This record gives sequence, C-alpha cells and structure tokens, in this order.
Amino acid sequence: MSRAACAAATALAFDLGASSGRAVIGKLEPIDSGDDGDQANTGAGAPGPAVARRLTVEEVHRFPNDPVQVGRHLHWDILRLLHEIKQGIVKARHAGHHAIDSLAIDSWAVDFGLLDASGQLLSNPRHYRDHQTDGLMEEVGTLIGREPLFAKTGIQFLPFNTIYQLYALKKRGSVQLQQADKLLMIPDLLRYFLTGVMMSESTNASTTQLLNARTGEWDAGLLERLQLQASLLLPPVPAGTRAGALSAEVCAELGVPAIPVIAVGEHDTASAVAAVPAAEEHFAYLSCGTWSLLGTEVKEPVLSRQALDWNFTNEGGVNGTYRLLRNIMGLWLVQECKRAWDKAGLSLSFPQLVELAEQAEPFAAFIDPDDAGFMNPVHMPEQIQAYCSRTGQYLPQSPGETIRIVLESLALQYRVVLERTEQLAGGRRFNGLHMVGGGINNRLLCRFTANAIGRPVWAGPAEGSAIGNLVVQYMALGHISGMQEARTMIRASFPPDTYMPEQSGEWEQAYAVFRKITGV
Ligand SMILES: C[C@H](O)[C@H](O)[C@@H](O)C(=O)CO
Repeated sequence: MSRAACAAATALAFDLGASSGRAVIGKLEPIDSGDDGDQANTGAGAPGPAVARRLTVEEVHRFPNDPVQVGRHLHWDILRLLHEIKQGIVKARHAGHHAIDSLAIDSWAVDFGLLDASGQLLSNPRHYRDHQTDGLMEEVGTLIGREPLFAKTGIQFLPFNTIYQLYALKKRGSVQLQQADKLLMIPDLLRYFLTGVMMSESTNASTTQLLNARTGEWDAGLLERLQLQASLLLPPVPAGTRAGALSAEVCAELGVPAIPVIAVGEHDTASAVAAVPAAEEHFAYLSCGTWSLLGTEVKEPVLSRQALDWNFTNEGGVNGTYRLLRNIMGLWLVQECKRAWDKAGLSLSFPQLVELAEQAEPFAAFIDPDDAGFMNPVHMPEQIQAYCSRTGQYLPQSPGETIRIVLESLALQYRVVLERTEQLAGGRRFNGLHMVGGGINNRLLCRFTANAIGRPVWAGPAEGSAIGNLVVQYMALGHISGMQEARTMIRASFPPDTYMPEQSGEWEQAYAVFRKITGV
C-alpha cells in the first residue's frame, strides 16, 4: 500500500493489564513538510532519518480488570473483559472514528481458557496469582529437570507459567482438561470471541514454557512428558498475522462493519518492547507497570547456564526477535500496599503515596523485590516489615517510609538486572535505559532508576503496549515497513523525557548494602 493511501490510517488497540484495560485509537497521519519529524534526542545516538508521518493516540475507553475470588480460587472475569472490549468498539465510533482499519488485543501472559470441541469455553480462566500452582514448579523441575526445560524453552522459571497451571489441572484430574479440545491464551480467546477464528499468537505462546525456543513450535517431547494432548494447541502464528474480522453476530450486536482483526504481539510486554523509541541497534528497556520487565532484544535465544542461574527468559518478540529479560516484581508492591491501606480506611492516591515517599528518609532499609513472599501476600505492608525484621533492618512504620523502601529497592534491583543483561548479551554496555509503560508516570521511580544505574533514563511512551500494538497493526496493514521505521516514527511522535543521574556516591553505597541484604 502506498503512503498516500494511508492518509490517516486508523487502528484500535485493546491493551489489557492485570488491573485495568484500555481501548486506544491510533491515527497515523502525514506531518507537515518542513518538519523533519525527529527532533527528539534520546542521547542514544544520531537522530534517525526524517519521518513523513506521526502517530497520535486517543484513549476512548478505560475499565477496571478486577480479579474475582470464588471460594479459595482467583479468576479473571473473562466475559466482563469481552463486554468492555465491545464497549470500546462502540465508544470509538461514538468518538467519531467510523472508519477503523483494524483492531487488535494484547494482554498479560501465561493465562488461558479451555474450550470444548464445539468451541464453548469450559470454565472461567484462573488468575496466575491463584495458589493452584504452589510447589508445582519444583515438582515439574524434578520431573523434567530444570536444565533440559530451560535448554528447550529458554523461558524463566516463574511459578505461575502455563506449564505449571496445566500440570496442576492434570494432577487434580480436572474434568475440564479432559473435556478440552483447544487451549487459547487470553488475547487469543478474546479475539476468538470476536471473530470465531481460533489462532495461537507466538509471542504470548512463548510464555507458556511449552514452546521450543529454537524451532518456535510446541515442544512435542515436553507435551508428551506431561501427558498433554498436542492437539490442544494450535500452531503458533507470528505477530502481525491477519486473524479474520469481527463476526456477523458481533457486527449485528454492535451495529458496526466487519472490522479486520490482527494478531499483534499479543503478550503486552512484546507490544511494549515494540514501542521502545530507540535509535540505537542494541538497547536496554524496562517495561514498567504491575511488573517490571528489564532486558534487551536479541536475534538468538541466550540459553547459557548463566542465563538459567540468573533466571532470565527468552520470550518471543515481534519480527522474530527474542526478549532476553527478567521479570521484577514491579509496581505490584505499591499497588498491594495501597490496597491494604485502602482496606484499613487510609485512602491515599498513588501521587500522594509518591509524595510521602519523596519526603521520607532515604535508604532506611532494603528489600529484595523478587522475594517469593511478595508474590501474593495477605498484607503487603506487613510482608515488607517481616522481610525487614528477618534481615535485621529498620521496620518501616508509615506509608511514606514503606513506599520509599520499595521504590529505592526496585531501582537498585534494576541495576542488578541491567548489568546481568549486559553480561548475557555478550558484554555490551548500554548508554542508558529506555523506560516505557504507565510506571513512568511515577517520576520519583524514574529519578531513582537513573541514580541507581548511574546512567540516563529515557522515559516514554507511557502507553507503550498500546502503541506497540498499533504499530504492529500498521505493519500488518502495510503502512509501516518494519521496526526501524516504527521506532523512528514513535520517537518523533512521543519524545521521551530524559532523567540524568545525580547523587552517585550515595547510591553507590546504597547498592553495596542492597547487595549484601539481598544476597546478590
Ligand atoms: C504474568 C505476567 O503478566 C507476565 O509475566 C509479564 O510478562 C506481563 O505480562 C506483564 O504485563
């Protein structure tokens, strides 16, 4: 398709996070001649070539994604999410976007729905923080061996990976698993509800820990070892595959035309990494939200003993790349503190919490953000106190003290993971760190991160996953030629904020104490 033909290409992105979802309209439009379109200097290399178009985004719908506890188990409210997606389509049109060229969905990873042979969903998908997988990662590790499992899949050991969820179902003789004909990951499932077409998208499929990292196919040996039917899983398709259009039923219900649907980088982190506005070929990123995902893009998976020992992952990326990264507990720690305080009647907004943290004493204590106890504790502030008590440190008393300890510890953990990423990526040194995602609205965290790593942080765009989702749609529609053009266009459209490091001496000392306490 020629550039003239895409005068204003309109796409709709649904980005579902663990606590909220959003519908974002993207418009890819020509920019005035004379404007070179790439004024943003990330400090990370020479500016890219002039771009002829600019992307603008507009959030047309935002909705909560509240997990639902039923008895002892935690679920996603999948039909509510479908309803909200439909609302998003209707609202986009009410906002004046009548000609939508395509739409796509991305979400968190690892969770799935099971469908019977007639295509009916058999039960509500479980939430990855449900306790059904407690202890099973170790059991599967013994059954298969951690080394062979990592050698095959290249995926990090997280207790909630799809493989352990399936093992849990198998172990308890789940009737649903016995009846299941197909497994669809969350965005695949929602896309199927909209289109009637079943497809398995590869970036998200990689997070199951069942995909072979070298072949990009489901690992038949692993499935057999776990006695899982290979026919449950559909052959993975690359991000950017056209995946049908809204079904006749959905069009009739919503009163909309058959909008084409694309399977983008459906793992939200894959979409976020696609939106990193890097000018340099090799770069480090931090996708910052409920989770912090820090790493780099590589062309081949890194399957070394060191990568296994440091629990790095090689998740599938857009355009056949791999996301060499590590999950860090992220702003979940802050979200859960807030939830505990809200419940106790102490309602403080996120900006208020950050302000209190800014006023609190620096470096009062440190936590290992990735301590297993923080995965899903009953009361996060008490869990943080318990960690500090166990490690002989000061016990934070107030919200401000607690949040300061969390943010400083996250920033220091970013340094650990950044330096390890550099070693795993062949000993290269990154000039700075690109931060994307909603977490960059926490300016204190961006500042602390620049201080902790002793290098610049380039923050933006905050809507990383939605923007990555949009650009892959534009690539599928033929409006953007590839990732280089996409990143140049994103950089021009959403110039990042730069945070320079300061107070380096204090942070160096803090890093030494942090490492001692956390045993890094
Ligand atoms: C389960 C988590 O959602 C996943 O590991 C992480 O990569 C993610 O999707 C962050 O949004």
